[in-house]
Amino acid sequence: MAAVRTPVVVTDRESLARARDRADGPVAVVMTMGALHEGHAALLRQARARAATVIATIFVNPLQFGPNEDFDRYPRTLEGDLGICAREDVDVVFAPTVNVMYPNGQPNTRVNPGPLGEILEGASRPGFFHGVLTVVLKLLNLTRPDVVFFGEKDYQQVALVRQMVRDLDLDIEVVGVPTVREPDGLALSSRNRYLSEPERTTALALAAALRAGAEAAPGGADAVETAARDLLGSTEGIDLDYAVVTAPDLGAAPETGPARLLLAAKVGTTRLIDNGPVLLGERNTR
Ligand SMILES: Nc1ncnc2c1ncn2[C@@H]1O[C@H](COP(=O)(O)OP(=O)(O)OP(=O)(O)O)[C@@H](O)[C@H]1O
Ligand SMILES: CC(C)(CO)[C@@H](O)C(=O)[O-]
Ligand code: BAL
Repeated sequence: MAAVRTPVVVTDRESLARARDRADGPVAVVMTMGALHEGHAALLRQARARAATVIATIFVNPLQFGPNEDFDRYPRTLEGDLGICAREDVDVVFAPTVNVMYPNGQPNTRVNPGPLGEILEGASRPGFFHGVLTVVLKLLNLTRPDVVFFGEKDYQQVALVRQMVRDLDLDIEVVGVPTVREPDGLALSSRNRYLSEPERTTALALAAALRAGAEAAPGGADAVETAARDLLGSTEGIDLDYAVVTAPDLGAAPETGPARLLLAAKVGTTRLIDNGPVLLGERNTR
């Protein structure tokens, strides 16, 4: 077995700047909120395969949490996270405090995600993507990567990061990584830790809805949405937020061809999201 190398852990800007100045290029960054799992590990592995230096960031960003959301309760498991980073051969972990990231309190200047940030997750979590893009831009400025990796589990987030990189002329490659799932289909997510055993079983309905949607796809976008909503609506313990078919770039769903089914639902008090590809067929009536 290869020796596990401990990453350099930095918590302040000056130490990060020193570690970054010493880094060999190209530099890859994986941003996380911690409570790391095999989904994060997949991002770290792709980063390792692409770059001489891998930087992971661990920061639970208050700016992207609504007043009634789970900021205080969000799992903080730094020791275990560092074990995963060591296993995945991460070079540098940046784990700042809120005060390090926001020394002047909540920033007045925020990245506006535009209309794409107001639909789906943005409609259910007002201000969410302003908070996400603001911290992503700050972390990009602090870590100065050549390439960044984001998970497709948070499909709209990757689309918005790509949009920001394009719109603001950031010279950074954005790589989307396919969703890592449990063998039974549940998408890995830090918030899965909130689920009781029965709730975890209930949560399998999201993956089942993606399968039902994909099977209904020859009938078109309406048929996909109906199949997913019927399945989720008839599952006890699921409170459906949305089941929506869009184009792969999150524009209006096409008549036929590749599209995306995006889901959000609450299982008990835990809000989960998932998405998957659907191939819309000729029987589309939309
Ligand atoms: N199952 C997964 N497969 C691939 N990437 C993932 C998966 N889960 C999370 N990621 C990615 O890891 C990065 C960090 O995400 P984050 O730390 O918020 O974890 P998370 O599991 O999505 O947490 P939460 O449950 O709070 O949404 C994001 O780019 C996210 O898309
Ligand atoms: C990109 C991110 C680290 C910004 O806080 C977060 O939204 C996440 O973990 O997906
Ligand atoms: N995984 C995206 C971050 C969030 O839900 O707050």
